Amino acid sequence: FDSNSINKYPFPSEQIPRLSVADPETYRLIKESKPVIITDTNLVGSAAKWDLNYLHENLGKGLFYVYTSNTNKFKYYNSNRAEQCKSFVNPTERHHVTFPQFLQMLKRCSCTDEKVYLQQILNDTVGTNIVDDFLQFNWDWVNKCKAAFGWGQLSSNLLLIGLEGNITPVHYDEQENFFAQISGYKRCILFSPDQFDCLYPHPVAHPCDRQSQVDLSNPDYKRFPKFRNVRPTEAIVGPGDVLYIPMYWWHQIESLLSRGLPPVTVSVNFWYKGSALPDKIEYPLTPQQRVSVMRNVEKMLAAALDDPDKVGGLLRSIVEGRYT
Ligand SMILES: CC1(C)c2ccccc2-c2ccc(C[C@@H](CC(=O)O)C(=O)C(=O)O)cc21
Ligand SMILES: [Zn+2]
Repeated sequence: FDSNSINKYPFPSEQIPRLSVADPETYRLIKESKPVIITDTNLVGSAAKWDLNYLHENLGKGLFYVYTSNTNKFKYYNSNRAEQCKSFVNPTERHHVTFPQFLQMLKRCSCTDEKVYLQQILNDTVGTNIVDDFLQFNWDWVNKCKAAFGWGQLSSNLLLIGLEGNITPVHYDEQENFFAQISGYKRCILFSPDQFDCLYPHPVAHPCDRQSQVDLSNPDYKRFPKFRNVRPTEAIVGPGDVLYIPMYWWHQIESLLSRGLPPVTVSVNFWYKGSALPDKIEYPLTPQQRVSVMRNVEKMLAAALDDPDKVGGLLRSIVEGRYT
C-alpha cells in the first residue's frame, strides 16, 4: 500500500498487537474482549484467489447491494428510519445490481468522483465454486473460538469489495467480529467502549444509530469537546490477516491506496452474536454493559414519550440540578 496516502488524524495512536494463531496470548486478548490481529489462521485462505475476474466468473447471476457515495465516506443508515426522518439526508445510495454492472460502476469511478462499495451477504445465491471456497474456510478454528468464548451463533458473513480510499466512518456493532482481509490493505482505527463519551453517537432512534457524529477528518470540537480525549489503537490489515473487533468497540475502516491494480480491497467479516448474559451481574458494570443500559434507557424513553425528540428534554429535567 502507498504509505504516504495515509490520512493524518489529530491524535496519537497505539498499535493493535499482531500475534500468531499459535500464540496463547492471542486467546487471552480475545477472552478479555481486546482487539488483536491474528496471523496464519488460514481462515479465508481458500478465498485468496477471489480477484475481480474469479468473482465475476463465479459469484453467479444474482443481484448485489452496491453503495455509492459522492464523498469517500460510507456512513451506515437505517433506510426505513431515514424515510420517517424528513430532515435526514441519505449520505449514501443503495443499488441492487448484477456483478457486471458493479464492474461498470467501478470503471466509472475513475472518471467521476463517486466511490462504490459492494456489500453482499455470502449466501446460497452465489456460484458453486464460491460455495466450495466458503466451505474450505477454516471453520474448525473459528468454531473452536466461538465455543471457547461462549459466543452466540454466526449471524452472517459479509463479502466486502471496496474502492481504495473508501472510508467506513466510526461506529460500533453489537456483535463480535472476526474481520478477515483477503486482498488489498485496510487501516483499522479502533476505540474502546469506555470512550463512548468522546465519540457522541447519534441518538438510538436516529437512522445513524451506533454511528459517531464526529467526523475524524474534521472534528467539530465545539459540539464534541470530549473528542480531544480519544485514545485510538490502530493497525493495517493485509491479505491473510484476521482482526478481532470486539463487540461494542468503535472502529473506522479505510481502504488504502495500493500502487498495484486493481484499486479494490476484498474482505469477509464473520459476525457472531455476543455471549449470553452472565446469570449473576458483577459490579461495577463493564463499559459494554453501560452502553447497553444507555441504549435500553433511550429506547424505553422514546417509546414511553412516543417521540424520540422529547427524550433529551426529559433526561435534562431528570439530571439538571439533581444528578450533576
Ligand atoms: C460501508 C458498508 C459497505 C455498509 C453500507 C451500508 C450498510 C452497512 C454497511 C457495512 C457493514 C460492514 C462493513 C464492513 C466493515 C467496514 C469496512 O470494512 O469498510 C465493518 O464495519 C464491520 O465489519 O463491522 C462495511 C459496510
Ligand atoms: Zn462495523
